[in-house]
Amino acid sequence: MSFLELKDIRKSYRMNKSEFPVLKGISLEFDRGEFVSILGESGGGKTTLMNIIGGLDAQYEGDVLLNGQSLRQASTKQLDTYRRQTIGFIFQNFNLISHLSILDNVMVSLQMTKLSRKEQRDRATDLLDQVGLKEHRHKHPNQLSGGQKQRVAIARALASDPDIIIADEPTGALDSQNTKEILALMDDIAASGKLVICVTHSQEVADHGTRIVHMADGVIDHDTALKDPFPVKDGAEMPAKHLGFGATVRMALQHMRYNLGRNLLIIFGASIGIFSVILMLGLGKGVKGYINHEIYSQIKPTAVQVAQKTDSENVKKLEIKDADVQRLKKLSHVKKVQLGFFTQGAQVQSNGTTSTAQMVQTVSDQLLAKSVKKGTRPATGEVMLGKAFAQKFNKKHPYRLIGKKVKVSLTAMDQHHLPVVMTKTLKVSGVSDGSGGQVQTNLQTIKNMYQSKNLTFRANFATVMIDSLSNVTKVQDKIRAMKNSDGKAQYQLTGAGAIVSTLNTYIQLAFYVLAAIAGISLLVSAIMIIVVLYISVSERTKEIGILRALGVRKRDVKNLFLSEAFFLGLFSSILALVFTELVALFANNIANKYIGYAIVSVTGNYLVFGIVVSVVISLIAALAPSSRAAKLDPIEALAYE
Ligand SMILES: Nc1ncnc2c1ncn2[C@@H]1O[C@H](COP(=O)(O)OP(=O)(O)OP(=O)(O)O)[C@@H](O)[C@H]1O
Repeated sequence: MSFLELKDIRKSYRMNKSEFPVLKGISLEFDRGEFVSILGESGGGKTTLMNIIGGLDAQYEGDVLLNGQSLRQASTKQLDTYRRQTIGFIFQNFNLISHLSILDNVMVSLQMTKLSRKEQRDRATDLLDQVGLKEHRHKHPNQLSGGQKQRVAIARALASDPDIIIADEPTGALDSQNTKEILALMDDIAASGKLVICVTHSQEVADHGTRIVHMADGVIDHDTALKDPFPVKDGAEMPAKHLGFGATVRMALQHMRYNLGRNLLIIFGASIGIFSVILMLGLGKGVKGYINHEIYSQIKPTAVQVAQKTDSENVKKLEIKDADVQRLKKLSHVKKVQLGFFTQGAQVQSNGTTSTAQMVQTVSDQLLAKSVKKGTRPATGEVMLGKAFAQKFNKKHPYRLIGKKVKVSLTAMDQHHLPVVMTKTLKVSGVSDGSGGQVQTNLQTIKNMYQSKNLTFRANFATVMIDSLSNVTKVQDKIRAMKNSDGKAQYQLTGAGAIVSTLNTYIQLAFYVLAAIAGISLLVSAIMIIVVLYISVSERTKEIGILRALGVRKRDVKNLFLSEAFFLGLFSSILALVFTELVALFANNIANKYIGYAIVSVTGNYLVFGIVVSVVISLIAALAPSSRAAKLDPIEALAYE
């Protein structure tokens, strides 16, 4: 049984619906230790036959038997393994990968063996030493002469210790001196017990081998033995594996480094999209925080003012009764409920000056201690004036009013709906910043004023104190959801605190919209990555062909492009994070100076979000180009110029 047997191989190419037969029944037997030259006219089908033997072409009739085993039914994966393990290719135009060093070109084949990384490097260095190029191993292919390139290709073909070396016009691009050197190397290969099949036009090359096969018109017309084959040496096979994930990632990084300038530009472009999205999110959070900070510096955030939800001005309908207080108290997280009263228009008279305050309100626990600028909160029989209002009585020294008596007049309606003026002399207990209204008293003082005119006092709001800030929204939502007997909302929230959550929703919404608009630049980044990867696939078509010829699987080719996209996404997002942090630092410095608050609040979550979005978008963008790369036909890819 021969080592390699071709049985009646037939192959036609289909052009414009007509078939052109190229191989018309080729039957040959080869053994190890042979150096077979295939001669024939140009266009006679020699390369076509080599592609079939080399497992690059599975579209033929007949059969190829290796050690008696048919390749006919081999799957794509099995053919990949066959090329990896059994075949070493040497091409006329060398087909080295330009962005890899000489050593790494040889390593591509070795990375598909089970040797350790160190063994791989040692073997690659040894092979380069054998072909006289050890000193040049760190150079790139474009820094070598043609003869040197072909020697690298030979070292690469031998790397995985294959049994068959297929050389397609290996000396076609070389001068006579280099031709001699390459032939000597190929002689050595055959002498080491491998089968060398060499397609050539040169009689000099053909005469060098052990056998000449001549093709004409799609068949073999001469098969001449020149010498005895070299003796076969038995050696252990080098176990093969597919290109590991680590090797794929390394190759992707090597390619990115080779095209550093272009990749840096892409990374910069893509980072702008991520940067704008993270910045908008951070700015949204910062602005929201700032507004809340401003509101809560005026009022206690855990106190919520509740009033009856009605359009009516009827004091009875507006009244907050004991039953309401009990109802509100029952809500979980509610610590305390205080009745309150407010009314519009109060006349305050001091030393002959009368001024009208727009609003009078009772103090509650909602009042922050720091709101009392000077003096104390009003006790019964006392009043506290807002600073601006107090200045109406003493422009320069508003605090001098403290301790003085003022006359306060309020208007109420009696049961006949007639206005009744209630007047009481109250002592000024303190001056506030005005956040609780221009005039503040306590509940008992107001009650006393009503009693003095025999009028019924009705509280018209309640202050609900909540146990912690984190429960405020929860309680607010529950209060809003409470229904009256008609099934309508019973209460409404009033005061500054009531608008906080609505305001927050609007701010949040506004910045989500801004972030979404910024997201358009993300889309542009994604399109840019798609275009760049498509260009990259076109540019690297030949490289893909070479890798496939070396036995790299479709999936590995796909992973190669996906890895590049992954790194583009990762590096873009890292750059974006650096930009964001710098801009945040700058903006917050200025904001701290003017408003005493860091306006850009970039949290760890946003940073992680930025990285994930960037990587995911890049990977999605890479899906189509990388599948296209994986699907390229290796023969067409190799022929790509
Ligand atoms: N993909 C293809 N589609 C159509 N025809 C093809 C294709 N590849 C090769 N051919 C044709 O098949 C014939 C054999 O081509 P092949 O490359 O095998 O010849 P060759 O003997 O290696 O030629 P040369 O010595 O010039 O390299 C040629 O006529 C060529 O035009």
